[in-house]
Amino acid sequence: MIVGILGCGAIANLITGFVRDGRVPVELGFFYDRDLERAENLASMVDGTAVLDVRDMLPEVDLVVEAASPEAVRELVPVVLEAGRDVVVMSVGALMDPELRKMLEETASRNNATIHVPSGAIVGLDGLKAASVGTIESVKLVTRKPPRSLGISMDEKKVLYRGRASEAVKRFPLNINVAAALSLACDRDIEVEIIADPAVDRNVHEVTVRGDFGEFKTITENVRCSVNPKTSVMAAYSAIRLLKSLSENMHVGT
Ligand SMILES: NC(=O)C1=CN([C@@H]2O[C@H](COP(=O)(O)OP(=O)(O)OC[C@H]3O[C@@H](n4cnc5c(N)ncnc54)[C@H](O)[C@@H]3O)[C@@H](O)[C@H]2O)C=CC1
Ligand SMILES: O=C([O-])CC(=O)C(=O)O
Repeated sequence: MIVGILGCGAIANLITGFVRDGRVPVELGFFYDRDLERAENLASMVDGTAVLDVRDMLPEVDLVVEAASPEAVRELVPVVLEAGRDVVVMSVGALMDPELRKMLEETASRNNATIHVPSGAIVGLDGLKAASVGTIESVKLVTRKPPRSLGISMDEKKVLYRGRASEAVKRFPLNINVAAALSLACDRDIEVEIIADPAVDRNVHEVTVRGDFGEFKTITENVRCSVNPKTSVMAAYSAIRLLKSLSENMHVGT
């Protein structure tokens, strides 16, 4: 499988390192970033090609990994799907816009392409998807991050947001992909709390789900990427694992 990268930041860096080390059975052929130097840096790690426009890679690739921004999901992912190429979307928050999601799903269906959304920086999506076959009573996410991960500075712990995922995504677009993935997995606008906490040095996500299956709680204490502390290493690992899964004949987990 030949893969192209759209957005050459923290997540793309980790993916490229794994491919370079022979730990993912895909060929990373093409790199696009609006900052050409970033694309060239990653391309040089795997003997790939940096392109000036995402369209330039489409005739050559089977799949594009979007690891850029919600704006890239709106503007460039439709172009990729229109060319019949599969996409891995990391900027999941963008998919909370129902009109955009519908348009992308229709474009994918029309062009026989697939949109993959990895579990990202949390654990528990497998259980949530299974639970949603029955009746779900409540889904709550509490995200606790060092202020720096939220792009602010403060000395005291503070609840920045309490409300629904659809609203959180508008106020914290680069920090709430996890809430979006949970909402999409169970098709409901989940409860979200975002806390800036100077006492933690990890991105911590607590998910509590109640339903007719019983109850589960997951806590993920994520190490942050050195390139971008807003982003957890686990998010990149989930994309790497998904790329491996796509070349396997047995799929484990929902
Ligand atoms: N699904 C999840 O659980 C997670 C998702 N994310 C999301 O994944 C995305 C990537 O994260 P990182 O690698 O940490 O970001 P980053 O900020 O380190 O890198 C993003 C790169 O994409 C480029 N870029 C952004 N918009 C672009 C556009 N429209 N066209 C071309 N290039 C563009 C930037 O120049 C930058 O080099 C972000 O949207 C982030 O919010 C991050 C963490 C967890
Ligand atoms: O922990 C992370 O990597 C980022 C995060 O909270 C999100 O995007 O929802």
